Amino acid sequence: MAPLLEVRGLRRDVAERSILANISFTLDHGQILFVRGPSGVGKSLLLRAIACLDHLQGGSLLLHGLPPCSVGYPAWRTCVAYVPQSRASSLRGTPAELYFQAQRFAAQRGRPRGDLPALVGALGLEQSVLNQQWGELSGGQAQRVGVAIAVALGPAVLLLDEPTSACDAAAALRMERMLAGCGSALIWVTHDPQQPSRLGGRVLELPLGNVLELPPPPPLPPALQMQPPLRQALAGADGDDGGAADGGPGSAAPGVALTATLPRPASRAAELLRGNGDGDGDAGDGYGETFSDSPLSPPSPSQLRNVR
Ligand SMILES: Nc1ncnc2c1ncn2[C@@H]1O[C@H](COP(=O)(O)OP(=O)(O)OP(=O)(O)O)[C@@H](O)[C@H]1O
Repeated sequence: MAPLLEVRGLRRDVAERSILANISFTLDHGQILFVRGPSGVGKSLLLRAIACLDHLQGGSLLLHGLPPCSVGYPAWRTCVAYVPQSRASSLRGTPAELYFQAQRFAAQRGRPRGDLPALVGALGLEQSVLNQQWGELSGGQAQRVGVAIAVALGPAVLLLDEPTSACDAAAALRMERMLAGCGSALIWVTHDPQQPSRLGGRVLELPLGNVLELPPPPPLPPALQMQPPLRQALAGADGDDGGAADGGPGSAAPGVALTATLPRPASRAAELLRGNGDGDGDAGDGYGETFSDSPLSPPSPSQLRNVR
């Protein structure tokens, strides 16, 4: 059976400079692959390439054995979601608005959702942050909310660019716990030398592209184990198409009023979860478009074909 994601011989050049060459690995459901390397080595470029936000200069990407052109670029980005380093300062509106905007993209429709307020709570934040302006949030708050939104949208693969860089130690541990249990396969750029050993999995070392297997992590202390509310928040997102499948405002947790006015779908807000671009369109070769979509449960090959 084809792996969930396969990267074969990936090459990225920028301005005629070779940054990444011959990067190969596979990733299956529930696995974590950390990406380490010195600053400027090409970690973000690698994530952007895997998200099909930039062209490759060589190599190939396969999701369930299918290349992006067969999956379709919006569907690819639904399943392989890029969470850049926080750029909340460039965002307008509120996290709730971003979340609802994301669900309006065609490839997102009809997808099961996680419980965003519960996920935000699991990351140690007041749920009211979802209705605050991005500009009013601290860097650490914005980073956690951005990751929670990405998880709630439920990609098969989450591409995380230093997701705890703005978090204090306690917040970073909460984030690690939540991400490790979220059900998505993770490709996780980190500069924290302890993070991989806390979570286990594998490490891709750049620039050489060697993949190292980590020893199993020690069990989490009980205080850090996933508590039932978070389990529920994620369970609401795995599996069938029922329940809160449309992910609309009514899918918010009881007692939490997520409010959003959505005057137009295209917004810089979508950049929090993606790189750049301006719409959910399906024109052209798919590069430069904005948003990713994602099911919380990994899509089957037939689901992938259906969203094309
Ligand atoms: N749009 C661009 N135009 C020109 N050069 C770029 C562009 N994007 C990235 N680069 C260059 O590519 C190299 C890799 O950048 P990248 O952002 O992937 O590094 P990184 O490993 O993620 O670094 P850091 O750990 O500091 O975040 C850097 O030398 C960077 O200057």
